[in-house]
Amino acid sequence: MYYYELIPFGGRLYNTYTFKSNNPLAVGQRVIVNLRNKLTSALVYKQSEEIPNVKIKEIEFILDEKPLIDANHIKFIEKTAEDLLIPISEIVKMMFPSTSNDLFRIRIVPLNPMVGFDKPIFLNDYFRKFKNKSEARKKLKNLIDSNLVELESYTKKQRTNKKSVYIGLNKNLDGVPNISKTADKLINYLRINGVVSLEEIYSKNIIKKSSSTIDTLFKHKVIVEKNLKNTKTISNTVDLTDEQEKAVENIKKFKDKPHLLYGVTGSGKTEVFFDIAQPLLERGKKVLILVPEISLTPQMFTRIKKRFASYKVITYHSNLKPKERLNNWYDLVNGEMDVLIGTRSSIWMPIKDLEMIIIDEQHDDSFYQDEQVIYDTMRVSEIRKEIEDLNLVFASATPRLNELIKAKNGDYYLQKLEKRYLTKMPDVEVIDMKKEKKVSWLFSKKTLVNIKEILDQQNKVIIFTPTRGHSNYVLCTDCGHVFKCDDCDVSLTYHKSEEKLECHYCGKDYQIPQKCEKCGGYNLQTRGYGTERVVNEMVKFFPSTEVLRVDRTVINSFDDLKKTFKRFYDKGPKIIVGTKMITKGLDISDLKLVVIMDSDRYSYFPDYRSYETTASLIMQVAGRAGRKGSGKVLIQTFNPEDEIFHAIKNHDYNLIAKKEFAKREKYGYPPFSNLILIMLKDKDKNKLEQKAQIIKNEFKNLNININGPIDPLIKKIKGEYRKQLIIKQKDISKKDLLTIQKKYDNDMKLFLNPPTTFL
Ligand SMILES: Nc1ncnc2c1ncn2[C@@H]1O[C@H](COP(=O)(O)OP(=O)(O)OP(=O)(O)O)[C@@H](O)[C@H]1O
Ligand SMILES: [Zn+2]
Repeated sequence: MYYYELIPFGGRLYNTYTFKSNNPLAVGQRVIVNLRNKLTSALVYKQSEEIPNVKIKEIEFILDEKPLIDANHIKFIEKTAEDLLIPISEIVKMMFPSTSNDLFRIRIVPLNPMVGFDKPIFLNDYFRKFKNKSEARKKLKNLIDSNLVELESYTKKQRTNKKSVYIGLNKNLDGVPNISKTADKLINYLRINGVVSLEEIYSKNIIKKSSSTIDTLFKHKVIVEKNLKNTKTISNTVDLTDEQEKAVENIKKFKDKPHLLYGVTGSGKTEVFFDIAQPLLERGKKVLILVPEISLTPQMFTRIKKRFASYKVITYHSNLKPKERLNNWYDLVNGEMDVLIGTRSSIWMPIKDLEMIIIDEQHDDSFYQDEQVIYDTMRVSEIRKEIEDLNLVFASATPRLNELIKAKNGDYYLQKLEKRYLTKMPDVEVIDMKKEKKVSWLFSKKTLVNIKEILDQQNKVIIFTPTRGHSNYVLCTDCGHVFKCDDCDVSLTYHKSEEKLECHYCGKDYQIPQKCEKCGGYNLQTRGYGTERVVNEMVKFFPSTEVLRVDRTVINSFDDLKKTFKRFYDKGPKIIVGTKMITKGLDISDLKLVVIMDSDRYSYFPDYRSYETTASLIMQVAGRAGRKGSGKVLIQTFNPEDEIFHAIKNHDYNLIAKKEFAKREKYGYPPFSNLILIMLKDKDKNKLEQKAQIIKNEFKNLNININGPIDPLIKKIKGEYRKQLIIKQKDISKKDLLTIQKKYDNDMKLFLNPPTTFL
């Protein structure tokens, strides 16, 4: 007998489980075990050093003939579990495709007519036939042991049968008569993408599988089969500017630390990625590119394909169909791809021969996962870099201060791009809404005149409007003053039912002010409006112009977003009104004006990073303007004197960083101290309070300085009350945190340095 430590897939388990097997197994193989009377898949983690003195169950079935991951991946599981306080079972779950699929896809293949069935059947169907599951298992085990049946992983079978056929254009179409519309579509696709697999053509719906077009085109030798190995080509290379060249050289040369590629919007960061990736890809190594949102994957895909036409680029995100996801997973684990583009969860993918990770738009909050399993992608990538000796690049025009400080301290290399390619940065004008003549209470006259001018020139306008948040702030419309906490430098939140203002950082309460504490005026208002209102006004002012709206209310799916984005790129005058969803990645050549509404709402959001995120957000939206030729940005605000606008006008993110660093250091926030937020929930208000006290005491007993419990911004969600505990401490023992987290795993959620306390 052989004894192994296994990690089950999922179930928030912090420990391994010992099982035995008749046959020797290899670390990294997947097996199926009976855990708490349920068939569960699990990963062979290591051979048991000592055999515990209890009854040990036998492994039921072996899923993989050979392990699919290696020793580095095992180390990665250990390190991330320890560093990010994640249950190991959740880590393996993120690394492998859905296990319910695996169970579902296992088939029992009869090898002998005695068995009673003559065609393969799925494991689940077999079990369904029995009332007594453990008897069913015993019987199946006997059948396997006596070689009457064997198990087969259906997915594996599918894959080995699948031989990818790649096609490309053979010649131009002179002399080939009567090209159908579908053929035309395919030919165009091949023109742009070079050599492509048939699967890609079917999965992208370029042509239906049932169509005879491909056969016809083969017959006329318009398309030919290409051998991928011999046809790797690179096209559309660009001549890098000096600063781009320097960044490329440095990143290629130094691999011992991560690089922060800090380049203004439109400075060609993507071109830099391609030049660093090229030599790796030519050596058969793999590159992982992370983007903050699914909506950015198609754009990145198209750009990479333009340059590396014959390389295999795959994507991995939650919007893929289960089958496509599974196929892509097998491709990456077997090294049958070159570039993987994915959202944050791709950081867990056990890619074979991975040599570089690029995290694009790294400032984006979506890189911090705050539900189910909580992790910061940047931290995970650092751990991965160490273990696998990878080249790691973080890129942004407005880097997160957490990483910027490391670049300044020399923990990372800093690569700067300070100029846009061929054009200059857009002109930024700050509009003082206190003084400026208004057309409605939303718009200044100047804003409308500018919009009209751009539309008359047949160009496009983006009107960025913050999300309809839950936060209200109190504003003096005489002087623009916003009420803030004495101790925390964050704005106070208006609580209507309790008739008070509250600071969500220290929990301090304030009375509702009758007048402005700064100018003495009585015109205090709570503020807030959303995209819908802006759209209505625009339609009123410009009845003949197309107005598009982008926010969570109107965009419900990836397809909606793709369709809307596509309309942005159609030539002609348009007004696009949207929330944060429109701030990323757009590269529209006739977009000449960006209007930023209600910019004060973000800056006074009661959050420790609100200054940083506001600056970053505005600079990113502003960066969409005038990427080809000239562009303009108008910012409407009641606080034009705020230093933030001075920095934005000069495209000077460093100024923001400098000011923020000083503040964070003073108040003890990341990156100068750890911020740990513990969220508790309960339907019963009193129980919640008790729970909070018990957990608070646990931390206190370990000499951890803990504050709270305080009410989070949203006190009740889905019928459950919420409370927060907050720890701000420079050095903190992960071991201590883990002890408490394990003990109260069902009761609390622990966020390590979250990008926001608005959780
Ligand atoms: N050296 C170059 N030669 C030719 N074109 C270039 C060069 N550098 C950049 N460009 C072009 O300039 C535009 C902006 O570049 P890119 O999209 O790579 O910038 P970015 O820094 O990634 O932008 P953002 O951060 O705003 O998304 C692109 O159309 C790109 O192809
Ligand atoms: Zn406070």
